[in-house]
Amino acid sequence: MRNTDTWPELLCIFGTGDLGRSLGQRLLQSGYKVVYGSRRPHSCGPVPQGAQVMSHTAAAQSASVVFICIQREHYGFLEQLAPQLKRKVLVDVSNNLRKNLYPEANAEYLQRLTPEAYVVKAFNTLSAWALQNGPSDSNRQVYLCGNSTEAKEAVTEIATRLGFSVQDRGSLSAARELEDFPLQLFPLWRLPLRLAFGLTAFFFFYLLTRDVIYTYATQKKDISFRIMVSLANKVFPIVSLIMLALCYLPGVIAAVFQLYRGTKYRRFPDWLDRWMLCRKQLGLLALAFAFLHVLYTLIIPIRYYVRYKIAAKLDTTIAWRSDSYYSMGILGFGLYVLLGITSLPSVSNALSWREFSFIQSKLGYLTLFFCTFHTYLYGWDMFLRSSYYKWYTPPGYMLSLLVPSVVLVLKLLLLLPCVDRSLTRIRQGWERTEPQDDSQKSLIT
Ligand SMILES: NC(=O)C1=CN([C@@H]2O[C@H](COP(=O)(O)OP(=O)(O)OC[C@H]3O[C@@H](n4cnc5c(N)ncnc54)[C@H](OP(=O)(O)O)[C@@H]3O)[C@@H](O)[C@H]2O)C=CC1
Ligand SMILES: [Cu+2]
Repeated sequence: MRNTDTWPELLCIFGTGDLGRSLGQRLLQSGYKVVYGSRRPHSCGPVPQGAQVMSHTAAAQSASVVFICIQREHYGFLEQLAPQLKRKVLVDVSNNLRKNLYPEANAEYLQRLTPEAYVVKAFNTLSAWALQNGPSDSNRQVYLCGNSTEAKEAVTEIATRLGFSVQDRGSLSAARELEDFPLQLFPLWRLPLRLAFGLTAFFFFYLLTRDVIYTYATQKKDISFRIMVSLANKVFPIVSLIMLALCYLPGVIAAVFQLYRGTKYRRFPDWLDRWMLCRKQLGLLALAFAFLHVLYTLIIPIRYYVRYKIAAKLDTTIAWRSDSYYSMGILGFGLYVLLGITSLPSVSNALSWREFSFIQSKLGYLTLFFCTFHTYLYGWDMFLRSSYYKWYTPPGYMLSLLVPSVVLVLKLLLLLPCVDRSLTRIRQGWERTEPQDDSQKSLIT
C-alpha cells in the first residue's frame, strides 16, 4: 500500500485553510515533503515555504497519505475523486460545531464517499495553534481510530515523527467519540462547580439573613458593612471545609459498600462512580476557597473596625484559645496546599502509586482533621467570647461541621483493626467465593 523506501516522504494535504497550513508547516519542519490539493491552485492563500500547490487530482496521485483539512460540509466533491483516492490513506481531521449534528461520524461519511480508501480519524483534538507550535506537555496526545491496521500504523508513524504520542482508540466506529472530545466543556468540573456555587449562595443568604438583616430588624443597628469581609470570610471557609469533606466522603462510602457486599468485584452505583471521578476537582475548588479564606483573614488586623475594637487588656486563656485555632488553620492550610500541588499531573507523574495514595489519602484525612478541628476551636472561642455569636452560631456553624465530622468518624471506624483487616482482605481479592452452581458444590463437599 505504501512505499516506505523513499525519504523524505511526500504527503498530501487537501485544503489550504488554517489547519491545512499549520499541519503543512509542522510536517515540513519534521522533514516531510508536502503537496497541497486546492480548488484554486494558483490563487489560494499563502502556503508554508517549500510546499507545492496543485489540483486535488494531481496532488492525490503523488502521495499515499492524504490529510483532508476541509470542513465536512464540503466533502461532497471527494466522491468524484474516489478513483484517484483508491487504496490511499485518508486522514480525517474534522470536527463539528455541535454534538449529533449529523447521523454518522464525519470519518464514516468520508469512508462512505470513498469506499476503497483507508480512512483514519486523527489529529482532530489538536487545534491549528497547537499543531503549529508543536507538542507541549498538555498537547501531546493524538487520538486515532480506523479500520485498517496498516493505515493506522502509517498515521502513527507520522504523528510520532511530529513529536506526538498516539493513542489508538480502535475501529472507525470510535470516530464519533473522538469527534465529541473537543466539544466537551469541562465535563469533570461541572458538578463541583455547581456544588460550590450552590453552597456559596446558600450560606451567603443564610448568613446575610441571620447576621445583617436580623440585627437590623431587632436592634435597628446597621452592620451591613460586614458583608464585604466578615461575611465573605465566613462563607468561604464553610464552603471550603464542606467541599473538602465531600472530596473524601465517596471514598469512605465506597469502603462501606465493599464491606457490606463483601467483595470489590461489584460495580458501585452510578452516582458514586461519577462522584469518585470528580474528587480532584472538588478538592481543587476547596483549596481555592481556603485560599480566599486565608487572604481575607490576613487583612483582618489592618481593618479599621478591628483596630478600633482592640482592647488593651490581655487574657492569656483567650490568647491560648485563639492561637490554637489559628495554628490548626495554618497547619491544615499547609497540608491543603501540599495536596493541591501533588495533584498536578507533572508532580503526580513523578510519584509512585504508593506515594501518591499516601499523600492524597493519609495526609488528606489529616488535612480534613486539622481544618475541622480549626473550625471547632473557632466556634468554641467565639461562643465563649461574645454574646453576639451565641444566637448566631449554632445552626449555620453546626451545618458546616456536620459533613466533615461524619466523614472523620466513618474514617475512624474504618481504621478499627477488625474492620481494617476485612477491608484489606476484600481489596486484595481474597474473599471467599461461593460455589457457582450445584455441580461445583458437589465436587467440593
Ligand atoms: N482550525 C482548527 O484549529 C481545527 C480545525 N479542524 C478541522 O479541520 C478542517 C479544516 O478547518 P480549517 O482549516 O480551520 O478551515 P478553513 O475554513 O480555514 O479552511 C478550509 C479549507 O477547505 C477548503 N474548502 C473550503 N470550501 C471547499 C469546498 N467547497 N470544496 C473543496 N474545498 C473547500 C479551502 O481550501 P482551498 O481553497 O485550498 O480549496 C479552505 O481553505 C475542519 O474540518 C475542521 O473541523 C480540526 C481541528 C482544529
Ligand atoms: Cu479558618
